[in-house]
Amino acid sequence: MIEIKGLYKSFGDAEVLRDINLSFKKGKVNMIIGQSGSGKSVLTKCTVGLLKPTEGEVLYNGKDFFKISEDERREIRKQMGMLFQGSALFDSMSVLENVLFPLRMFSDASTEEIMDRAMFCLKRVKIAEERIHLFPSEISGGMQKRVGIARAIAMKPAYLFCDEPNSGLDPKTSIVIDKLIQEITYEYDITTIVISHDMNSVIEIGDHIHFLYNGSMWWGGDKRDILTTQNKEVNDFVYASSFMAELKEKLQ
Ligand SMILES: Nc1ncnc2c1ncn2[C@@H]1O[C@H](COP(=O)(O)OP(=O)(O)OP(=O)(O)O)[C@@H](O)[C@H]1O
Repeated sequence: MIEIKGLYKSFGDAEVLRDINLSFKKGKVNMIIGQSGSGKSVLTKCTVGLLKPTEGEVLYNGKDFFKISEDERREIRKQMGMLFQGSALFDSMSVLENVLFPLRMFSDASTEEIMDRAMFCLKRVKIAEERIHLFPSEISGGMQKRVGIARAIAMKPAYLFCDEPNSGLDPKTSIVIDKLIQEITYEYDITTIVISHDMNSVIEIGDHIHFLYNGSMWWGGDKRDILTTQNKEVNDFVYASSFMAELKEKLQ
């Protein structure tokens, strides 16, 4: 579990996060949603230690990431898997080499064990063996995301951070990728954190949803609560599209 306590972040005079208190639960898909500029990325960067909060604590199993030793921090970092927006695969490496990369960098296992792990991860995300020698430019956007997920879980992470995992994908492929993230979260008991704008994703896979508004933790709940909450700002976000607004009218 990750807990954020009394977190503030300012850049110069601009306070972009204020008094954030929340927890990201183990074995659940924890979502951070909110309008553009609400502070989702800054909060995530503070959570993974890329940015130091101005005030407050980021606790990994009770230990403040910013107060522990560099060795302890390295151990926590090793347990973080990242799925970046746009997949961020290495173009010059094959699918297999992309998944082998973190294992070769950070694992002490033998060459054979590393290969077995990479093959297991690729199989888990349903990449056929005949595709593993292709390069990212030779596979579809959906497959690139699958490879990104395989790479993110290669080191058996306890924490999985996903930044807009289905940006650029068609609605059907988006659901497949969302479901894959959810299955992996439950199967391996990972604390998964997903940043998203996509209401379909929120409703499909959001176990715990944290809504940020102008740098504050405005609302929290699950995927059922978010459709029925009376919170104005959450409502404006959820029902922003004409499709969702129409659906709401039909349901009333
Ligand atoms: N390094 C920085 N220096 C100064 N201001 C920053 C920096 N990084 C982010 N900000 C500001 O912090 C605020 C929150 O930005 P952030 O990127 O977290 O928003 P977001 O919710 O992730 O937006 P989006 O959905 O568009 O990615 C914005 O006003 C942004 O300009």
